[in-house]
Amino acid sequence: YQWPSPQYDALELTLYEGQSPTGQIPADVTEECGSRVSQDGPPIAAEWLRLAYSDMATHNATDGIGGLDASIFYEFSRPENVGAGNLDTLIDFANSPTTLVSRADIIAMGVIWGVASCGGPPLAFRGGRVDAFEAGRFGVPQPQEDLQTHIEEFKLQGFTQTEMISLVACGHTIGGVRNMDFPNIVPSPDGPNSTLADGFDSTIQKYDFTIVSEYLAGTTQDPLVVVPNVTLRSDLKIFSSDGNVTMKRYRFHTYESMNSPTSYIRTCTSLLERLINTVPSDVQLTEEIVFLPFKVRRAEITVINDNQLILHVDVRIQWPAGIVQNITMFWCDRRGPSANCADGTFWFELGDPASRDVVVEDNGGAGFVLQDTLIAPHVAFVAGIGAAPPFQFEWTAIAGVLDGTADTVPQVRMTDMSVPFTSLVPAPAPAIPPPVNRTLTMTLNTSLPAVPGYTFYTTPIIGFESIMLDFAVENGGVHFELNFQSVNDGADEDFTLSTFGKKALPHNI
Ligand code: HEM
Repeated sequence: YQWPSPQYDALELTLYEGQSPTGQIPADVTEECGSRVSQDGPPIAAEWLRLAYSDMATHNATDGIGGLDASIFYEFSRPENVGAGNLDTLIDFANSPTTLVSRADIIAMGVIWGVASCGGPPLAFRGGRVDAFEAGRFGVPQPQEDLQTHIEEFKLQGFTQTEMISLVACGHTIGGVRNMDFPNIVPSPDGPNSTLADGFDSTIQKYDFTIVSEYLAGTTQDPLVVVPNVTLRSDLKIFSSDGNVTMKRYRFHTYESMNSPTSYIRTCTSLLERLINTVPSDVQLTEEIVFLPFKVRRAEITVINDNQLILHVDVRIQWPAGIVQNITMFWCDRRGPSANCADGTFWFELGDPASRDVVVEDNGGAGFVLQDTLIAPHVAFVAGIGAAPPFQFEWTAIAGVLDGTADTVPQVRMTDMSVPFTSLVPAPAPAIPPPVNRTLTMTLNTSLPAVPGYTFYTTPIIGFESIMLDFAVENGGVHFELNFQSVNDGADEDFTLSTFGKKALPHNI
């Protein structure tokens, strides 16, 4: 890893901080394995896991088409995707994707956040999934199908019969079956359309081995095992399809073992990682995204107090609790003792400068280098637009160009990945628009206060919430970019065009 790695940086931020660069905080929704329905009801995490499986389940290992590609969002009206949890999941994730973190990546992260929030294992994450913007093939298993059909379906998804048994047990450990979705499996004493759910095991908010232990003990209440209509007992058909060998097996060294808490978790870790990594064969996933103990989250040359140019850097540092550390930042500019900039634009020393234990963070020796041709990305909120939904918003995007820059005025590429609220109405299923891409040429804006050495340009930006902006300018054939600027990340709060420049700098550590 070396900074800047825009895709890695964005995936890492979204995965580990649970917050997308557009200011959405999707991971919080599943905090403490919470439920939407009631305090001890089926958890939101279960809805996210089921949706991820249903999205992946249409993968065809023979021709490599389909997989975890977010096509599920266009497939809700199919009988194989019955489930109130699906639309709720779409709403949870609607405005979190960005140009560098796809809808399908968010679905995969949902499995990781959800499983972890219910006490399950940490799962490795790789990014780079590519979204489909239309429905794909059919193929999500349904309870009434016969065993042979299930075996064929899982084989197409890339799983053997043994793996099918384990994967179903790895899914049906949180959540359950709802009356409103499957009244033929879960009848409700309260009448039709009840949110009442029967859990797969007695610990529906815990990602644990209980699904297996209760099945083997004969005490299970899993509706897909005990429903009176034997045709609908898909879990029973699957779990017992090899004479219960897989469910009973305990072999410490294999990933097929299910019959102990630790071997269950080990098997499920491996299978759930395969689930989220089952993507169309032409999609290349990134390396594993690991947490960065030292991260430059944002670095920019920008403007404060109308006319002062500053270098603004946000860093995130991990260090053991209770230990006091100093961080010293060094930087160079066009003047002063470090004017040659041989060590990069900025770098850091961590630790107690008085002692010898100083760690230098200099981007692996390269220094953190910032160009100063195109600077000061600001996005100023202007107003909400429209009297009725879907509401849009207007912002003004601002960038400064170094005087003497030869060729063109800057341009902004705007990508809006939002799912407007009105498109979520399921009639018969939500119609989610594909991302909006627009390239806007900025115009000279002399009404902004002068900042010596720079000329400023602006352009209006109109859209919904999940907007990312990529600024670019050419100078003598060289291309300069300021990428992945959000209109909505909270960084420019309280900033309007009339008070050009950020007012206060967060500098507390
Ligand atoms: C033959 C294969 C499968 C069948 C027939 C099946 C069927 C079902 C059914 C009927 C429900 C109830 C949904 C509702 O009431 O809204 C359900 C829920 C669920 N399924 Fe499966 N499933 C299968 C495989 C899997 C797999 C492989 C996973 C994940 C690894 C999984 C994860 C879940 C989860 C987490 C829920 C709970 C959802 C909630 O509580 O909101 N399922 N499944």
